[in-house]
Amino acid sequence: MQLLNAPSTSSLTFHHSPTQSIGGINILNSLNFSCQRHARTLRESILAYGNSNLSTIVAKATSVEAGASSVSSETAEAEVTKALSQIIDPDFGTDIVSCGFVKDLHTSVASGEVSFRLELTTPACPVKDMFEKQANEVVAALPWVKNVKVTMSAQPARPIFAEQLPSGLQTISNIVAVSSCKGGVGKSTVAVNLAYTLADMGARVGIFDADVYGPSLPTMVSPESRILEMNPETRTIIPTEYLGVKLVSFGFAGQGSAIMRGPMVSGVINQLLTTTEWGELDYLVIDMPPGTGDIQLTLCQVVPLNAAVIVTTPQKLSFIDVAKGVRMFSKLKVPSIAVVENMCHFDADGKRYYPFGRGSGSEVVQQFGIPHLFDLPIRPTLSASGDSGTPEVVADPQGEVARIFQELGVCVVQQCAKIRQQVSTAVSYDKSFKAIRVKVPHSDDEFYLHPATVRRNDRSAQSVDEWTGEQKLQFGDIPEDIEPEDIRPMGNYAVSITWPDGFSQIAPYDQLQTMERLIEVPQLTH
Ligand SMILES: Nc1ncnc2c1ncn2[C@@H]1O[C@H](COP(=O)(O)OP(=O)(O)OP(=O)(O)O)[C@@H](O)[C@H]1O
Repeated sequence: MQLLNAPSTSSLTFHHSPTQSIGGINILNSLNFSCQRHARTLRESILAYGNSNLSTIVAKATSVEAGASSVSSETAEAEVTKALSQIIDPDFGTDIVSCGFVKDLHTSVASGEVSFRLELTTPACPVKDMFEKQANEVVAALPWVKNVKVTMSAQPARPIFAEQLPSGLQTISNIVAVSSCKGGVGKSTVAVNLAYTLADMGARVGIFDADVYGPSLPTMVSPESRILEMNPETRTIIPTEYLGVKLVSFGFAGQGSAIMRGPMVSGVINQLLTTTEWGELDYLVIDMPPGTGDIQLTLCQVVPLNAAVIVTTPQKLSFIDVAKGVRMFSKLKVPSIAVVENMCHFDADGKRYYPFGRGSGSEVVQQFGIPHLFDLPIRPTLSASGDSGTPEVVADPQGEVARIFQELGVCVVQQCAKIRQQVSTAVSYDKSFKAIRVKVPHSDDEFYLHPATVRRNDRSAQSVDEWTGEQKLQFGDIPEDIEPEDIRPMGNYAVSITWPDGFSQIAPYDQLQTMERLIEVPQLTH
């Protein structure tokens, strides 16, 4: 067998193994390739394709002006597409044509008119103006083009996988948890200001205050209606709203503080969250209850969190708490994308003071490989605005605090887009290769598996006796040339594969990785 479509820079390994059974997983047979891509960094991508290429394109285009009249309408579209494919999305490291952003392309060589729409993943895309400008430039540089009309839009809000979700959550693109392991570190302050920053960036945003014992949202915002209403027909909850952000909190439920035990609290939170008519949201920010206990765990299991932002204070002891939080999210396959070190310093008499010490945030970033750290200073205004019902980023949009939240907002938008892209393209079927390609989200692990191996190693009750562990599905039950019909992501942890016999297999990434790992892979040397 030949290695088709192998990138020249990849180191490929190939193996066709006999039946093996190790560690509870039967590796019946496998075709396996490991492919370590030479990942292009964001900066390299921009340098390689972005700015430098724009000027090259412009130069080239002018030099071929003489040939403009010979352009046919078929080649016109191809030329526009080619020109647009020079623009790289810095978050995905791929061109905007491959990302599928270019829609409704119309060209007319006779009139020199070109129009198209760029449909981005989020209306809060921090580089949307750059895309619009570059798209105008590269297309206008084509010799036959006289007028370019670019319209910008965003994809409708939807989660990566919607089928299994409660209906209330089926129109939310990204759910971001803001979490801390201790109370009083500023988690609600961060959640609320982050939400209003995202809204200011153009996104449709909701906040869910999951702290039943001490809901902070009612103090931090001042909506006209402070009571959640219920739709009597659908028995769903209608969020209240303040400055365009939808809000749900137990504090708006009109029952005051509750005395409830753990499982009851989980039930109330889940009901409040999943039966709310959120409508289309680009981001739902969840202000998590502090800690890493059962309540947090069940919440994380019910809600398909895309990412977590961890809030901490600089004390050394906080490191241990944060580590707990990061581990909890990591176990649930929720990537922690940023750490906010709150109350890290204040300025007085021209000097900067660090009352709680320094360095615990950067230790978290280093130890857990979390890519971003944000320092939030102690500011009396931050506390005052929290109490006054107007978030600081709204009260002082040009201030230092708003600037820090803008950076955090950009980070959240970019990381969520990256995570969605990674998850939705994590597992695919390569027809020419007749192999399932696995690129595990949030890791460099990339490999190919033989479809029959994946199907034969299903661990569900249909294939393996739950009590005895006895293999019910036999090797010969699955044809060697079986091909998957459909592959869909299921949150951050698994994919659902539909086979021609109608069987729907849930394959967690861990399991796919185990299949790959348990096979001896001789290295192919080039
Ligand atoms: N950087 C800051 N500068 C000044 N005051 C702050 C800062 N961050 C938070 N505060 C204030 O500290 C108090 C606690 O903040 P917040 O309610 O956000 O914490 P929390 O972690 O959500 O607490 P809990 O878990 O109890 O809800 C609030 O009064 C808030 O206004």
